[in-house]
Amino acid sequence: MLEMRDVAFSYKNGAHVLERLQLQIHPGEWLALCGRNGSGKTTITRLLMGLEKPTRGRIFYNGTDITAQDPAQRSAFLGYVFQQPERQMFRSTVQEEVAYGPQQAGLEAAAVQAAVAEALAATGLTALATAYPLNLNRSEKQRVAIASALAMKTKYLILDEPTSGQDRQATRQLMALLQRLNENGLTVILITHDMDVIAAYCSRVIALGPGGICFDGTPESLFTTCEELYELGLRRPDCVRLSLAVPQVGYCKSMKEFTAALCRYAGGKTQ
Ligand SMILES: Nc1ncnc2c1ncn2[C@@H]1O[C@H](COP(=O)(O)OP(=O)(O)OP(=O)(O)O)[C@@H](O)[C@H]1O
Repeated sequence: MLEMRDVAFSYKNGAHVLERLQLQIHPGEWLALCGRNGSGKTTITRLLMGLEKPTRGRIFYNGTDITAQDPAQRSAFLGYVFQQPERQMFRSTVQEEVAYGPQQAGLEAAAVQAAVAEALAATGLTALATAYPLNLNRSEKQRVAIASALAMKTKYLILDEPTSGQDRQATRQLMALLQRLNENGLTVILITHDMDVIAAYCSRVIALGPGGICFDGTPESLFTTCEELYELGLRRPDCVRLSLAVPQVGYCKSMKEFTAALCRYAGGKTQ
């Protein structure tokens, strides 16, 4: 379990961002972190990564205090995909890029090779092993960053706005990959403004507001019971709005689910 206990944080310029934050992220969860711009989502993930240190409070991994650990130490269990993944790439081929972490961790050459081959296969990048990372499109770069984390046998993966600016097909492919990894035990943490993705894929959502965590629960509960939804800068996805408008179909987490439920309700059948 990844845990923030009583964490407060201010930037050096005095910007006070977090106060007494309590957060537990359990293995196997698929968590969305959302909220208005400036609500502190990136700051929380930078604290988890070790890129910033809390002004007060502690951070734990499986009961061990990791507050003093630097990002390299935490990369043994925590991976990160930047919003612009090219910013985390600096080697000349995909396989060298993915090998960097295991090499830094001191693995022997054969073990590095095996970890890289497994990570590339898991992310569908085997055919791009010798490509120059910066020549790839954004989806492929995201997969390189994911592969780099997988090669480290990461347990938790944080992705910062991975679907912003992506078309529907790229989003669907990325989510299918994350779904597979999540089913195999990877804990996924998405920073996102994408309500459709939250509804369709996440098991838990945390919404940040001016006072810190304003909502912590399931997407269904967020979209159907949270009275502050719009004040938090969030909205109901179309599938939820439509399913609430036709109460007989029940809550639907995607348009596909809504269409199928509507067909059943109307006495039709799905394709
Ligand atoms: N390096 C920094 N120095 C000073 N203040 C910062 C810095 N980074 C962020 N902040 C401030 O901290 C607050 C939280 O920012 P943060 O980036 O964590 O929010 P966010 O929810 O991730 O926003 P966004 O959705 O725009 O990415 C904001 O008021 C922001 O201006």
